[in-house]
Parts: sequence; C-alpha cells; structure tokens
Amino acid sequence: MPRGGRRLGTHTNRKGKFDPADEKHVKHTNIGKVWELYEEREPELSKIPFSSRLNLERYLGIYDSFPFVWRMLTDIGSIRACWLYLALYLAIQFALSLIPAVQLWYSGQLLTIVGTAVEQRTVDKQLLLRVASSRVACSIIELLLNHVSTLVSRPLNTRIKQHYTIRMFAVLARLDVPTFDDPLVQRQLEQAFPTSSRHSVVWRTVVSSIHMGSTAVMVVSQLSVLFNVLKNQQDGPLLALLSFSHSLLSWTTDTHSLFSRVWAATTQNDDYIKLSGLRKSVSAPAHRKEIVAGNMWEYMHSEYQRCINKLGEDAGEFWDVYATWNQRRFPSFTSIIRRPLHELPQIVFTLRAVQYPASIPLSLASLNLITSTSASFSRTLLKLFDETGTISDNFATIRKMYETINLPNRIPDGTIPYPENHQSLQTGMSIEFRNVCFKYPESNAYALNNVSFKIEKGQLCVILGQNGSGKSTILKLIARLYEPEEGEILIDGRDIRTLKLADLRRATAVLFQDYTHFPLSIKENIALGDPGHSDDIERIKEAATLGWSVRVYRTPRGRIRDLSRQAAVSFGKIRGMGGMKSNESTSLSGGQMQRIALSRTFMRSSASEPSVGLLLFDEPSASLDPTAEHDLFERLRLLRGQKTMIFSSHRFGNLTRHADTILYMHDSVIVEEGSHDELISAGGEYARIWNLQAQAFL
Ligand SMILES: Nc1ncnc2c1ncn2[C@@H]1O[C@H](COP(=O)(O)OP(=O)(O)OP(=O)(O)O)[C@@H](O)[C@H]1O
Repeated sequence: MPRGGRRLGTHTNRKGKFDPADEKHVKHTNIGKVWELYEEREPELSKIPFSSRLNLERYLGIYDSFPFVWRMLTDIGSIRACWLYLALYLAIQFALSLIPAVQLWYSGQLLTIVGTAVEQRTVDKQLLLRVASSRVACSIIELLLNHVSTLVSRPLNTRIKQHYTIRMFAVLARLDVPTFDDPLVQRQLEQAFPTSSRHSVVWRTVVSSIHMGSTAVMVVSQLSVLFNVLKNQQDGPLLALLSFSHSLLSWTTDTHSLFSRVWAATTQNDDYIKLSGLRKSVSAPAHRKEIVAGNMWEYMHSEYQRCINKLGEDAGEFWDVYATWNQRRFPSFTSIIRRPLHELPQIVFTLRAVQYPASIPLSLASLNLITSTSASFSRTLLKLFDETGTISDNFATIRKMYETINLPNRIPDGTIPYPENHQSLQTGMSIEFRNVCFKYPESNAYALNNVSFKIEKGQLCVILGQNGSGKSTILKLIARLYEPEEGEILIDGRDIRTLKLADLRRATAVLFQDYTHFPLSIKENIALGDPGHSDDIERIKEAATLGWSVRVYRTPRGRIRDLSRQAAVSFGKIRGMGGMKSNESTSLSGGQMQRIALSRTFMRSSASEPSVGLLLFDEPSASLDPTAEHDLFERLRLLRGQKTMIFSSHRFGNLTRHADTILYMHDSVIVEEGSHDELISAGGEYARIWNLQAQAFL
C-alpha cells in the first residue's frame, strides 16, 4: 500500500536513488499504528541557514538547462502569432511590476502631507487631492492591466499547449515496444508531459520566468522607494531591519517539510490492507456479480466495521493521518519567536517615543510608513527567492521534456529499402532464423533458445506448441518489435537489421493474439489496418466482409448485418465505439472483437495487395467457435495467393494438414519440423498429440 511522492517541481534536478533501506540518507518515522514514512534526509547544503527554504541545490543545475530553454523560445516563436501575444504579455507584466513601487511612493507622499499638517497645522489641499487620486488611479490601472493580462494569456497558453500536445502525441505514437514498455521511460513521459496539469510546462515556465523578471523589477523599484523613505528617518534602518527579520522568519517557517523532500509512505498493517481491499472490492464493478451471487455483502460489511473499530483514528488515508500527527508535534523555536518579533518594531518605537515625547505624531507616521514599506519590500524579495526556485525546477522540466522529445527508439532503423522490386512480394518473402536467442526485457528466462528454421517464399507455415513455448515471440521478432540477443534473422536472405523498418512493416500484415480495440469507431478500427487507404470506403467494406462470419450481430450502437452472405456493410448504421473505455464496457463479445481485429489485418492482406508479401497470424481463431474457425482458415488460405503466411496456434487440425511446414515448439526450442505427413511418420510429439485428438473423436 505505498504512497509516495515529491512535491511537483521540487528537486527535479536531483540524481540518484531513493532507497528506504538506506538509513544514512532516508529517515524512517512511524505515523500512528498504520503508516510508515520514509523521508530523504536534509542534504549537505541544508546546514547553511535558511537553505532548506532557499533550496540552494536547485540552482546548481540551472545552467545545464539553458540550451533547452533557448530551444523552447525558438519553438514558441515558430507558433503562429505567439511572439506578438508574448510581447504584449511582457509589456503588461512590466507595467504591473512598477505599480507597487508607485503605490508605495504615493503612500509616502500621503504620510508626508499628514506630517506637514501635524507640524504646521495647514494642508495643501490640491496636493492632497492629486496624490490621493493618483493613488486610487494606480489601483484601477492595476486591476485593468491584470484583466488584460488574463485575456492575453489565454490564447497564448492555448496555442503553446496545443503545439506541445501535438509534439507529445508524436513522441508517444512513435516509440517502439521495448522503449515504451520501459518503466523509466514511462516515468520520464509522465514527468515531461504530466497528464493532470491544466497548463503546459512550457507555459508555466514562460509565466514563471516573466514573473521572476517583474519581481526583480519590483525589488529594485521598491528598494529605491525604501531608500528614500529611510533617508530622512531617525531609527528608520533599525525599524526596517526588525520588520524585515519578522518577514524572513515567517517565510522560512511557512513551509511543510514533506513538500520539499522526496518521500514515500507505506503500510504493512493487515487490518488497514484488508480495509482498503474491502473498500475497493465493493466499489469496483468487476466484483459486483460475485458479491451479489455469493451473498458476500454482510460478511464484508462486518469485517469492514471490525477493521475500522480496531484501527480507530489510524484508519484514514495517509494524508489525513499525517496531518493529525503533524499538528500534534511541538511548535519549532522559530515559530515561537515569530510573534514577539512582530511586536518588536512597536516596542522599539514606544521606547523612542518615551525618550523624545515631542515628536510622537511624526514618529507615528514614520513607523507606519517604514514598517509597511519594508514589509512590502521584504515580501517581494522573498517572493523572488521562491520564484527562482520554481524557475530552476521548470527549466529542469523543460530539459527533460526536450530529452523525451528526442528519445531514441531501442530498435535501430536499417538503411536498405525493401523490397527492391515490389512485384516480388506477390510471391511472398523468405524468412530464416539462425541460432536466435531472445529474452524479454526485465526477464531472465529465454523466450527463444537457439532457434533456427527457414520458411521459403510463398510457404504456409504453422507454429505449434503449448502455452508459453515461444510461438508469439517468433512472430514478434519477425515484425522487429524486439531485437534478438544472439543469432540472425534473414528476410529474403538479408539481415533484418539492415532493412528499413517502415518498409519491412509495410510489407508485413500481422494480427497479434493480444490485439486491441482502439477507442474509435468500428470503421476507424478497421481502417487503421492500412492508414494509407483510410478514406477508401470500398476497401474498408471488403476488409469487414472478410473478417466477419456467418452471424448477425447487434451492437449497442448499430447493427452489423450478415456479411457471410456478401451483404454490404452499412457504416452509416454503425455508430462509433468512440469513447468506449475498455473492451468490457462494450457489449461486443471476444469473438466479435476478434473479427474487427481480423478485418483490420485484412485491410492490407488480400492476395491482390501488391505491397504485402508476408501475413502473420497469432492464434487468429482463439475466440471463434469451430464453424467460424473452419470458415476463417479456408478464407485465409484462399486469400493469401502465393504469399508467405505464418500461423501460430496450439490447436491441431484443419490448418496443420495444409501447412507446407510445421514448427513444433516446446520450452523456447523448436523440437520438430516438417510437413504434417512427415511429422506423423516421424512418430514424435506432434504425432502423439495428433493421435490423441483423433482418438477423442472416434
Ligand atoms: N512481454 C513479455 N515480458 C516478459 N516475458 C514474456 C513477455 N511475453 C511473453 N513472455 C514469456 O515468454 C515466453 C514465450 O511467450 P510466447 O508469448 O512467445 O508464448 P506462446 O507460445 O505464444 O504462448 P501462447 O500460446 O500462450 O500464446 C513465455 O514464458 C512468456 O511468459
């Protein structure tokens, strides 16, 4: 039951592992009876005062990110009208950054007027009116500028977001299987393109950079006002310093420790694990049938209640329990002295007033001016530190994003175009495996162990074997989804690695066992089989006709007619399956889904299709009933013409009798090879199972 995390955008430059067992770098705390918290210990730099809040480590990697940030800016420049909007946004932000200093200056002017009035008992009414109205005007201008800024930022954000969404889509779509399946790549993708964020990381970086620039302008302008204010004030620097220390202290203590560090929380409490298991069981639709039919609810309810009663306050989610635990902790020294420090400027002022009673009204005005000016200045200055931290994190994310955009695929592309002559594909492709060994990534066991065979051009080959013997793996290696560890695969006598990947895949039509249904309409699901002809409705209909069988199906969204009688498919009546969440959410059966996948393969695999020379089918009849299976095999055999066709199957029968060659696999190795008659007369494992099956029907 692990929970873990790191505040979004903090320490993103940090390298290394987070190992809960490493006591030197990871602190372990029990949070109540249930949760165990593992936090990274403060790094070396944290010994410098305030460094935990300043997060000095984050600034160290900022320079590495500059080339990527420059690239981001040039990319933004290439988006239509973006520079224009950006320049406008920048100008507005600059104007906004000057406003606080102007407001402070007018506040100072107002206090000077009050001071003069107290001293001389006269008021320059015109000056007062001018200063007061300018002060009000400042607030109105600020409001208007903020509004315009929001109006400008919206189209800017949308354009930037769309631009990068399209690039992200390209990254996701082009990754090959081993690269995409790598958990590290998955994490990299999630960090570079978080799915949950409303704004793109690019927009966040642009905004935070501009804000940092305007905060810097604010700091400089407010500093000059502060300097002017303090210039003529007795005790001014002391009062300003006290006020500044209070702001600094509040800033350093206003942070939640867990938010700034890498952490993980886990539990091994059996009651809590059972409690969450029960909660998930009653919430997930997958368990509903069994809960109802097995009359389980009363037991589940009483167990749930028992676990909650036993755990008491600790029965909550990690964050709730942690919040309660954190509140109970004794306040830190800094948070204790924060309050008295807030009062200190007033105490100092009172002491001074007692010393020089004659100047009390004037000093009162000064106290107010100095404390408000220095508080505003220190707030802005400290905001600048926070923003610098955010910038360094955003820059690091930009770097990661561009690294992800450039992520190379694990399967290297070849350079030789294939085939030299397209007509040659009509007579199929030859395939040869020479001593091929292969392990799946993250697996220690061989899925193929020293496999060698040759399938000649135009042959029909059936790969037979039990579950897990390696049949699908052979097909995946031919489609170059993975790379063998040892050995060679030859296509028409050429090393598969030297051939251009796109050409090879264009020449191959494949139906995998674990085919999927894209959450798109049925028509689009079929058309994807040959994206080059996705507008060719006749071709889609033909593929659908070939993939379907002798039944009439009703889908919740439309009716697919009996295609075996060569009736036309009316796609107008089949409304899309777009929006379906998963296979379970539609009422199409496994067999129906398989027919759609078959139709997709048929988009490119007809005998007349000149660009395809090899047809690969991994258990194409697994979800079909016997009639449909027989029907399908007959159609496939007729359809292939003279092209090479490879089937993987664990069923003996109709198909194997027609095969030119059968590869019989066991435990990642080919144990028998030959035609049906050859294997029967050889009297090996194939013959044994064939005879067993034959006896069953006697
Ligand atoms: N993605 C994967 N990662 C790790 N191991 C895998 C993966 N896919 C398959 N394997 C393993 O490789 C071995 C060969 O699998 P393969 O899918 O080629 O068998 P198969 O003969 O096609 O089986 P089936 O008849 O069940 O489809 C099996 O032990 C399987 O568990």
